[in-house]
Amino acid sequence: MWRRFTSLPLFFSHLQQVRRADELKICQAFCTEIVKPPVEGESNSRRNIPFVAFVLGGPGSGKGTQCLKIAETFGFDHIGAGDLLRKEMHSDSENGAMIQKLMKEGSIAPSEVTVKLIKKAIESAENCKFLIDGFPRSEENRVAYERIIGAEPNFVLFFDCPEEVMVKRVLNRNEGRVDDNEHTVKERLKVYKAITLPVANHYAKKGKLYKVDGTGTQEEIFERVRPIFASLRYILCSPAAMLPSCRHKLIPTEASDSN
Ligand SMILES: Nc1ncnc2c1ncn2[C@@H]1O[C@H](COP(=O)(O)OP(=O)(O)O)[C@@H](O)[C@H]1O
Ligand SMILES: O=c1ccn([C@@H]2O[C@H](COP(=O)(O)OP(=O)(O)O)[C@@H](O)[C@H]2O)c(=O)[nH]1
Ligand SMILES: [Mg+2]
Repeated sequence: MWRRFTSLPLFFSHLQQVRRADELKICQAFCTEIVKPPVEGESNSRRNIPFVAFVLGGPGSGKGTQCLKIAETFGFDHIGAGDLLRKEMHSDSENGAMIQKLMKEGSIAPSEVTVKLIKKAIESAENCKFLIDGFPRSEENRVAYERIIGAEPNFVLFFDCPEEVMVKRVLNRNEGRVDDNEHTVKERLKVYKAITLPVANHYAKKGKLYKVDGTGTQEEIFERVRPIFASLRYILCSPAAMLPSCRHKLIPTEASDSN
């Protein structure tokens, strides 16, 4: 290979071409899939939608911890589905009591409630790129998201962690959560295995799942996550990428979902 290049500048220009080709491949792989067909007369700008990575894994697998690091390093907005529900629970909302009961049981909140909170968070953000942490937790959640938001996620990050490690972390979390106790964590693990894992498998079949070993120190795990997001930087920084002026440009939904 060295013999093909008579000078260093030529060699580096070849390297640049290779990198450009990789960039394009990544770009294609990560293009947002539009679920709804374009509406006649709808302008292109209205079809611009945000770049979304779902972050999945069992309770205590480290989703929230790693999302903070990704958000800080790569400029994503971190939307914690559980955080949104906890905020709603502590507000005067009519859903507060219902959310508290479901969380305590380790069950999943109604999809419409969670997706509307996520939609509101996306629409009120300045950013175009989001980590949606701890969602979707069920096939029903996934379908509701795709229907209401009108798009699939760009990819899904999945933290793979043994049960005993997750339980230990949850029981040491000490954030005063109603669900961080031995009884609820057992229920949450049952729900996770029966209802959430099939969602991860759905995305694995579509080639959208990035599985990361969730054991070790926070720093060790982040070093496994970093290359995934580093490989996106061409897309996310490129003016030619699929994110031009995507602010608040979610595809309009049916009237019943518009609030
Ligand atoms: N790699 C790690 N090693 C030890 N403790 C961790 C690690 N990552 C996170 N934690 C701690 O474990 C608990 C659960 O982590 P968290 O990020 O909240 O997980 P999740 O959002 O998946 O439930 C938190 O108290 C957090 O500080
Ligand atoms: O999309 C979601 C996300 C969370 N939850 C509820 O909120 C709890 C806590 O979720 P969170 O993501 O904060 O927990 P983690 O997995 O991070 O420990 C879950 O057990 C569910 O009861 C839900 O119903 N739908
Ligand atoms: Mg969390």
